[in-house]
Amino acid sequence: MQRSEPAEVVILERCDVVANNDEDNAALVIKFESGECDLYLRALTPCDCASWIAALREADSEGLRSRIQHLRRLIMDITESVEAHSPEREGAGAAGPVLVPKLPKVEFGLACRELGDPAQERKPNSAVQISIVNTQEHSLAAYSCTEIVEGTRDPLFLTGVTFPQDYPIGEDTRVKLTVYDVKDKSQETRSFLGYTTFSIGDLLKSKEQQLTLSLRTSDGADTVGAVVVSRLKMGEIEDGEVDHITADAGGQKMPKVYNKKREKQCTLVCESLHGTSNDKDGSPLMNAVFKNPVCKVYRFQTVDCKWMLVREQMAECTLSFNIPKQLITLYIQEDMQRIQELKDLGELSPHWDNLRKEVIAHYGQVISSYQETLTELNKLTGSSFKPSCSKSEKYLEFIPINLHTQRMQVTCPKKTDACYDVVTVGAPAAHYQGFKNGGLQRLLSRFEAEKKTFSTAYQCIYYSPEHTAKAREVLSSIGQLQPLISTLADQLMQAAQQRSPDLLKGALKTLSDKTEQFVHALKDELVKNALLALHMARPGYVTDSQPGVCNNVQKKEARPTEDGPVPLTRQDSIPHHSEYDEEEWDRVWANVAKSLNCIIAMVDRLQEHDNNNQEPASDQTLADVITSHSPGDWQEQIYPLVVTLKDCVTEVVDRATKSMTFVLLQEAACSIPQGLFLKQRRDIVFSQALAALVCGFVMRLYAGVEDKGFLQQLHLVGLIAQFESLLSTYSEEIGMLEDMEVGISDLQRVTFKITEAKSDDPGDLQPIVSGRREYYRVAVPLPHAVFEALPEEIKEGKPLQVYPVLFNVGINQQQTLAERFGDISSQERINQKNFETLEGYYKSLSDKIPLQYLPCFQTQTDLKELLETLGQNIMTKKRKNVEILWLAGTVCRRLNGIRFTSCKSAKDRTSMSVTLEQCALLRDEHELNKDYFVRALDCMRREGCRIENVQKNIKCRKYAFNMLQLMAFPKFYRPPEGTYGKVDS
Ligand SMILES: O=P(O)(O)O[C@H]1[C@H](O)[C@@H](O)[C@H](O)[C@H](O)[C@@H]1OP(=O)(O)O
Repeated sequence: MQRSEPAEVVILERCDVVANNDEDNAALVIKFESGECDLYLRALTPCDCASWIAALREADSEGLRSRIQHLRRLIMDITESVEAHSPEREGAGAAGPVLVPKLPKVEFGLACRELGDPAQERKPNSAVQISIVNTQEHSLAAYSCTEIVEGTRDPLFLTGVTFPQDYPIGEDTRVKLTVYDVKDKSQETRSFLGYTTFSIGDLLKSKEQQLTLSLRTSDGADTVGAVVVSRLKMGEIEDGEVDHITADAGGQKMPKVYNKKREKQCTLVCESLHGTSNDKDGSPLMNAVFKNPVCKVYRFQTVDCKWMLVREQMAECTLSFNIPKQLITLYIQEDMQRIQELKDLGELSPHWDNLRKEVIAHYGQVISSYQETLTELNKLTGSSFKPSCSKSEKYLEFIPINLHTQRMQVTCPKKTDACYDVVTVGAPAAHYQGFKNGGLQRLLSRFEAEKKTFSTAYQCIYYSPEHTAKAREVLSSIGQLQPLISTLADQLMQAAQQRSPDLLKGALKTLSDKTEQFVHALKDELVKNALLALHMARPGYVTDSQPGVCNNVQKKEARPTEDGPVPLTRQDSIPHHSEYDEEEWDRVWANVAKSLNCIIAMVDRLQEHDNNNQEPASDQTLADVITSHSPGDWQEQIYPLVVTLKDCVTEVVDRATKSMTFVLLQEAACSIPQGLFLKQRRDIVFSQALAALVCGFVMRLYAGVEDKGFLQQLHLVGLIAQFESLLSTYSEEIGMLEDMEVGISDLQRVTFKITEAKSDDPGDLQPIVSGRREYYRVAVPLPHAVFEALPEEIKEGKPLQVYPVLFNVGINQQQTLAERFGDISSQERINQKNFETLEGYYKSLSDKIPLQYLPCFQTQTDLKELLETLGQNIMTKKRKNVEILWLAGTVCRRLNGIRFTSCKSAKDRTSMSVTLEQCALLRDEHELNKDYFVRALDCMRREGCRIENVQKNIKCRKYAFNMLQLMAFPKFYRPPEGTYGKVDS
């Protein structure tokens, strides 16, 4: 018996028993295959069998009573076993058992009959408000609402009712249904028609899984029709059972189906196409990072008049805050290290020393501002998302706006379940800093141009962004490789101590490989040239020009060349050999090579000697052994050589660190203050983008951990992360787009790695970020059992690549202005550039993996063709060409990628896009009846997860659009009447 799981009794046909016990939370779960509700028996002590049985007796379930004798025996067995394995614990027995009936998933649909007064000619436009009655406090909590069905006394609502996994409902939960007549949708004038109540238990126990309840007037005196509540399982509409009623829905003439008789219930065994048991609601993995789910359910008709069930689930993600907090901590550490490196540069001439002080002071300010932010963030508890109205809050600037995951799960007759995920997030942008001068893309290129002038003024060498990136990369390589070489050298010594030729050979191989990598990373012209420049910045270095005084000739000569920055090359500026030995740098490298060669030679000799000792020696070799120095203790022989290698490596590291720090000092000095502000802006935008990416990656990974093809794709090629953006290329939103462009592109600096979690505790399943600005690694822990089943390459920690791509099409009235009077070149450039990346990804994927491994879709058009059409659409000058977004989204899904949708707040336009994408998937992949397309869209927009998203953000259930704005929107992006208006957002 294991002690980690709750005890469980599963009663199936053959009465299988699974019984485990957790000392802190002993429990029994009793499941009936017959479909009766599960019983979840929880006890603080595992030993009170009598109380358990008493509690079971009280349980109001017929099936349970008939099995009680059997249960008694099982529970006795379990209890004995539990007692035999469980140590006495303090307070045992004090709390006694708690019997909590665990309900099956409760989902129901609603329809009404004979609504209103038949004498009246006007047929009502009805909607049902669903509320939960708190019987103890005699209060009501509004829970959800159906869509409005117009012009009929017998409406059948497509929007049903469902409850999230942890929602506290039980059999005795009472539900109130209030039916309204909505006279004018735009004004939301509604009048009360009638109400009724029922308990969840009544519904579950009803033989037909359906209740027909009379609707009463407010005084309860009269009946004004009936409500039919039916449990939503998979449903097929039987032939001849369907009445077609034509009604005006959503402003369109639509054939509408009202099924007078009960739908035939046929429960399907649902397998998930993309999902696994690990990404189901309530699994430890999902619970670890996804919080506060909002769930909705709908039934829509397929082309052959069958019902499909569609579930929407939207959740917050703890990574919204967790990733930015980790990143800020890393930023602080990196900047602190940079300060230390600057201090370690040693003595500098007054000119350079002053610049260094300035740069250190600036880094100090940034560090303390980041520390303050971190302190504020650490104070926050509770919600896991930043609402749109907080987008300009200074202390929340690293947090992505309104980050949510959204999953649509589709259950169709005779088909496997399918899940479609998307992450919705506000465009990563620096709202607090504002967009007056544009966003990162513009600011950075403008700054690069200005930097050349600044560098002259500060007597610095101009280093291109590639060179400063190289400098950072060298520093980062030093940070990784020096400790690694040191550890490998120690391992070599251990192998020598054990006198193990195999170990020795293996250790030497890795040491040589890493040393070679070290040479490759650090032996660079940039380092060599910067060493000379540093020498010239030392006190006492004499040139024609005085430090701090601008020398025109120097400026002219100090231009960068193709091979890298050229330090001052004027004859007078070149130091004499007595002052600076240019060959010294080559000598330190030569020493590294020599010391490694000595080790290799020594290892060879030791092994040779060992071989000779084992084989009968020929005269020749015997003579050699006699004349050669006896190897004696291997470790003793190798030790001095290893010390020398480490010293030589340290010597190189010391010089390279100083040289690269000096490059960065020059860059920082001529960047103050603008460059450093830009660095902060980039930090902020990247933090938001990274949080979204990690959220999407985790969601995709959880869904794919059992999909061999996906896992192979993941480690062989990597994943596409496709960002759809609806920003306008006009006014402030251009700035947002310019920020977003850089933020998304910076995600190329990120790789993922899968690790084995210490335990299944949520705390141990949180992704961990490491690295520095030029390169971040995100470790995603998976529970032992899941990790074990992964391909070896992933288990070994192979870096997993992501390919971020961004496609933007502005859709609102601002975009109309941009198209007429402004400039849409940034959108065109972004789409073209990212299309090339997407194409490149497709090419390398098809080179490495047979494309039949990719998920199967109904839409037969092949990927190549889809890509070509996308390319053509990007080239074509067409206004608000949202087809670009649809095609890019489709290609991404077909490529197993991660989908993101963004606008400024991910609240209004994003909601329109996500719901449209969902309905298009239902149409293209699940044979949604075309007459239901607009109704489905309206249901999702009116009462689905996205209107809840609006509510969560601005505490109001209205999309922030007005009529005029909407006229500028592409047709399918307009929400239904009554769901939008002027709001305080
Ligand atoms: O979620 P968004 O589409 O970025 O919200 C916009 C909305 O589109 C626009 O009509 C409205 O005027 C507001 O600007 C919304 O942005 P908020 O950031 O204010 O929610």
